[in-house]
Amino acid sequence: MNASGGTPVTVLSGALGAGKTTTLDHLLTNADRRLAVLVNDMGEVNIDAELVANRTGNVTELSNGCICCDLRDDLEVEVSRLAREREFDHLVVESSGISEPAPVASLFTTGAASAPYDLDTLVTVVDVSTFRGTVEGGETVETDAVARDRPGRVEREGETRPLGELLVAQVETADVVLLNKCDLVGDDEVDAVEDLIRSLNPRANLVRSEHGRVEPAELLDSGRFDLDTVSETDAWKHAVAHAEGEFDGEGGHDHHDPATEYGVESFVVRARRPLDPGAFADFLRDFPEGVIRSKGIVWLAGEDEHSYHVEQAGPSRRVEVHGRWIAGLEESRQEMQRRMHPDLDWDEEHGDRRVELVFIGKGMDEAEIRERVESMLVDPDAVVTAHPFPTEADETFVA
Ligand SMILES: Nc1nc2c(ncn2[C@@H]2O[C@H](COP(=O)(O)OP(=O)(O)OP(=O)(O)O)[C@@H](O)[C@H]2O)c(=O)[nH]1
Repeated sequence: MNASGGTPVTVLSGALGAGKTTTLDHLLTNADRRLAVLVNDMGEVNIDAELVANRTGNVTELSNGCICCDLRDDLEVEVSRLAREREFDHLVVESSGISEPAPVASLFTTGAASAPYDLDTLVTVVDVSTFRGTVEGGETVETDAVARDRPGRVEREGETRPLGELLVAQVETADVVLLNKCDLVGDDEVDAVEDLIRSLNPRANLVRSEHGRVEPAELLDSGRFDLDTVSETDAWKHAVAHAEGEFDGEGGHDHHDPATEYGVESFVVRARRPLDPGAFADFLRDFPEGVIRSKGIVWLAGEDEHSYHVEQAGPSRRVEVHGRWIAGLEESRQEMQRRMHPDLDWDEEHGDRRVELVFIGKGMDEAEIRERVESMLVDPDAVVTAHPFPTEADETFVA
């Protein structure tokens, strides 16, 4: 609890795959206090929650939607429940990569959760290797024009905005911008990203990081959030107006839904058969177009012990050993694990062995991607000719 009596809150925002979960994981391991964590994923499978749940029991997941719009009520219910339980010192909310920070933050400033909580810091995690390309490149209009354009802007149904605009909104409202993935670019590029971010938001504290490794206090105790200042930004006014269901210029009710607004879609491919490892490696090397972010758990043929974790963010595609399939344990340990995880999606024949891949992107060919994944599925006892994936936890396959 801080001076004003509320439990402090940090909201982590940032583009799809920028490194929010990695940063959260670092906080959970290194913070000097008990954290409660709320993880929001736009897909119907919350892979992020599963990853950080390995670190702590106090992880709540909100899936299949975005907490700044369609899951806002669920967020409100969960933060109120956590406040009643009071078993933590600091709340960290990880928004989905398509959330705007303002509507989430407003829940803690003027909304239902303003009494028990005290918003401390809005953090935006930026991937320095892709930020300028997304904001300045392609279809995106100039950043100044984005800001000028926003307040009176009329958005018609079906019209989508460039993803760069979302990134700008996430940066404009931030108290701290974490310039992450500094290992992927040279100092000149980091300097250029820093200049661009300063021009968008001169008051934010900019912190450079690799793999979200940052002094926890920078994100937990910045004490920088100031409602009067942030509520003057165009991004805040725009997002709060939408969240409150203002009417658009056409006279129709304008639901704020970033997924529709930015044309971002997601779907999940599931299977109860293993993937042929060689074919899957080829798929990762020749990855489908339009996918911005994908992640999941896969069962590889010939590997009945280990589950594999797949991560793709922009051009980077990685596969690591995730853990052990419960179905591969001896019977007594299986039973114990199943009692400990009553929600486990258990198949009579294959147990928890499965393929579960979430694809998030713009203009993806869903039918083709599904077909490609299905064509890689083989029988569990199929003979495997190539297996390029690691079998040790500290090794990574990079496509
Ligand atoms: N090279 C490099 N990779 C990173 C860094 N930080 C995170 N990654 C990798 O980037 C990928 C995405 O990281 P996440 O932390 O899951 O990103 P996220 O922002 O939580 O993603 P969403 O929740 O899907 O939006 C993973 O493969 C991470 O291992 C970094 O500083 N450098």
